[in-house]
Amino acid sequence: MFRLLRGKGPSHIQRKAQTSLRYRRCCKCKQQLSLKLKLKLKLKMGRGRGGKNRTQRKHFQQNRENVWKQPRPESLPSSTNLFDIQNPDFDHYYKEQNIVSPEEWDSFVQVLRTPLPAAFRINSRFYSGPNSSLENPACEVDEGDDEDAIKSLPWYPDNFAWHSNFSRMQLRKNQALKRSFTVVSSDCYLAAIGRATAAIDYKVPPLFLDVHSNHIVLDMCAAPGSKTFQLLEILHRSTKTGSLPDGMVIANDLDVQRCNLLIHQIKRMCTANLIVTNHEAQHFPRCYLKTDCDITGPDQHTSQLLFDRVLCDVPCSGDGTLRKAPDLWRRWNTGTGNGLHNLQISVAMRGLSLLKVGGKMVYSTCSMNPIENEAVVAELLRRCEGSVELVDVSSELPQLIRRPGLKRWKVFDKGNSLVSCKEVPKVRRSVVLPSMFPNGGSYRDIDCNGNCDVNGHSEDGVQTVENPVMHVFAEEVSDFPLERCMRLLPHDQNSGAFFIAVLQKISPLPANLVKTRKEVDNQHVESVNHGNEDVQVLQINPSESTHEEVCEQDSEDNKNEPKTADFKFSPVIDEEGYSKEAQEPHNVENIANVTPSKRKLQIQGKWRGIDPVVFFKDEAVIKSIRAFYGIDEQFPLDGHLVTRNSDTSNVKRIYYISKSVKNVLELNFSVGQQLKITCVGLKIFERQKSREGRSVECAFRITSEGLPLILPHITKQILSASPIDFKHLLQYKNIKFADFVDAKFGEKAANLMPGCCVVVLGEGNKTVAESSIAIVCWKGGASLTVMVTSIECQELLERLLMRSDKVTEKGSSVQEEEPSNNAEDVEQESNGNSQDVEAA
Ligand SMILES: C[S@@+](CC[C@H](N)C(=O)[O-])C[C@H]1O[C@@H](n2cnc3c(N)ncnc32)[C@H](O)[C@@H]1O
Repeated sequence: MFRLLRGKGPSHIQRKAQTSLRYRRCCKCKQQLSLKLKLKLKLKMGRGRGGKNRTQRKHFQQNRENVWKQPRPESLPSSTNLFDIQNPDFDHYYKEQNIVSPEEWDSFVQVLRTPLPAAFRINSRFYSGPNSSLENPACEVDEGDDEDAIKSLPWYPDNFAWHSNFSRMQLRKNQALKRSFTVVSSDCYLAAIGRATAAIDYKVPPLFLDVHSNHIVLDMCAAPGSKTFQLLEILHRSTKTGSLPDGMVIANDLDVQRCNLLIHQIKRMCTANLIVTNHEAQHFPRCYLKTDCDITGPDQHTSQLLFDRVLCDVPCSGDGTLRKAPDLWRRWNTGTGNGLHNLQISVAMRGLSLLKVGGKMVYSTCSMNPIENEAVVAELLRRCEGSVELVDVSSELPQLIRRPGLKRWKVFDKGNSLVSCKEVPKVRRSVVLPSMFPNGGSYRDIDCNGNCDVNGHSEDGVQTVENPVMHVFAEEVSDFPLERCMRLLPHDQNSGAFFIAVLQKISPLPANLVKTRKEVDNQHVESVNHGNEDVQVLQINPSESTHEEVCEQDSEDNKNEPKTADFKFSPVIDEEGYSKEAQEPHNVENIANVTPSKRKLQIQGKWRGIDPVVFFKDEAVIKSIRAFYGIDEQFPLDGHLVTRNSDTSNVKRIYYISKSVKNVLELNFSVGQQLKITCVGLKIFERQKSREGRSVECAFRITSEGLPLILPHITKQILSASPIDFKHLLQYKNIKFADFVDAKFGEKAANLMPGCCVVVLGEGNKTVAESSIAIVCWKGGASLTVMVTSIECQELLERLLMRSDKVTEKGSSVQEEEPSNNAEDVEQESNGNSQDVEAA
């Protein structure tokens, strides 16, 4: 019976679920997962992480492996048996494009069919140790493993990126390797290290952007945020503990869910220099103060939002990630790249128009396809008519092996290869664009003899002449210096594939490319009329937005914060897999009609479903915070605090923003809140009540995220604990004053004002201000309670154990006793989200 079933192949349901799974995994560039498929998948795969669902998933996977297992070609590694890892169309296409020489082809595809080795990068913001100490961790690998098993990447600055010869799967399975990775990690603190990832080459584009700490940077298609993280790291690199860089990053992405992911990832960065927005990048608002566009005026940098640097990491077909996502082999076709070409140009053109003169933009994709790469860059240069230059960066990162961009390529459409736009039948002109060809062109210019194109095709694409004189067109070669573009190929340094071009704006763009605000607004209206979902037209007039409405749906400050994101917002996915704003019931206009309820809806901001950004100006509260924690005057609070709640008497969370972010927010208010801001600043204070109802002098506690920033500036409510007491606090979470090993510490704790306080790890001669490890606590009537989640306590304990020579109770296990949860006094309102805490 069993054999019979297997012989029949996967059941109908299994097949559908498998397809959906593969489909879902590959929609990195926001592609077409239909809502129906997603729902079906959920039903079949179960939800959440519960044991039952996991078991179901395991059985499902086992089934799938049985069903899909095929005889493996000998040359292929064992881990690649799940998916077909070849595609004749792919081979034909890239052989024709000559992306590698014919002699190299075999080694190129062979490497492309192997899993990508694991790699990781160290977060320099939180690692202050000497980079040299990270050298040669490979000596830890035993069992005769290759001594180069784990090594630093020679091209990555400061030894901060590491690469192994093993896939993530192999790492997980091989104990020796796993141990080695852990040793590397422990050297520089777990928190400082990114998860082992499969692709360090994705980290290359920001390295060519030449970002300085005072730069205003736009990351146009930013989610899930790995490059935003890197950009912020560069900005913060040379700033001192407790201070902020002058620059900032605006990280934008169209996809709300992916924006949430980005926000979650970037929490680790503890930055006040970030705004996350949610726009179509090709329509990113200009935030221009004047009615007419005069971008050459002297006040151009203060009256409008222009950027020193733009990262344009566009949505792409992603065939450079085949090693990481082998399921792409099956789905690969020429139409995907062709279909994205126009969007990629639009996004990049918008980036160039938002760039300051003199500024730089990096255009990048994880695709090998020239239609998404060189063709886009050539079209940008064509449209900009000399105002933008392709920068030669061949002398930068010399150890990074790269190849020059292509100067010639073909366009494939429906199996035909075309070398010039003159060959394109009229019926295909809406999909095969002149800009895809090396020399561009225009269909208007090339039409010949009325309705016929040069091949004798009539408008419907049918050949009208029995034996037309076929024109033979020479392969076009681009005149632009496209060799300055960079192609990273997998077999050059055992990586994925990537494309990067660095552009510099050397003068204002030609006038015909600069749209006035009116034109941009009209364009939005048009795009909506054509079914395009540019959300900007959905905005509510500020005048409409100040109504108080009644609804169950509440603001950020009125409900529990989810673990993964700071802002509340229910996205929906449309049939094409594009997320939209949920329009019901979040939408203010619908709200009143939908759910009259007793709960008060806060005053909505300009954007539907998005909490407003409001400067927090309550002087009494600000004063009480400053006085309670003894915050020095060098740490400005006025104008640097924002909330997401216009009901200022009911604010629960306060976010800290840098001066650069403050300037942008002020401009944004002046221009009628054109930016749709999903997240801004660093959560620094949170309202906290005593569980016993005891009154405390300051209603706001310091958050764990905000602690690294404010730590050097607080002079009150701060204590230094011995390593053993610090460790006990993390272990037991709540300790009575009399129970501390160091009785003096217990006394000092008892003398603190009731409410929030900070405990730093006493390290030898270091003063409190110099300490780098600290946690937020709560001083109650008789004890001190840690305000950090269990997981984070555990992580911090592990870090301390790694420094075991400094912790006196060496060898005692973290697990020795379940941390008690007997917090006597503190009422946890927040989810305790924290980074506790190594101040940069
Ligand atoms: C290649 S990924 C970006 C990866 C990201 N830069 C990183 O390093 O983590 C492309 C992103 O573009 C987003 N996207 C797709 N179309 C967009 C558009 N029209 N405007 C803005 N973002 C878009 C997708 O949601 C996706 O997150």
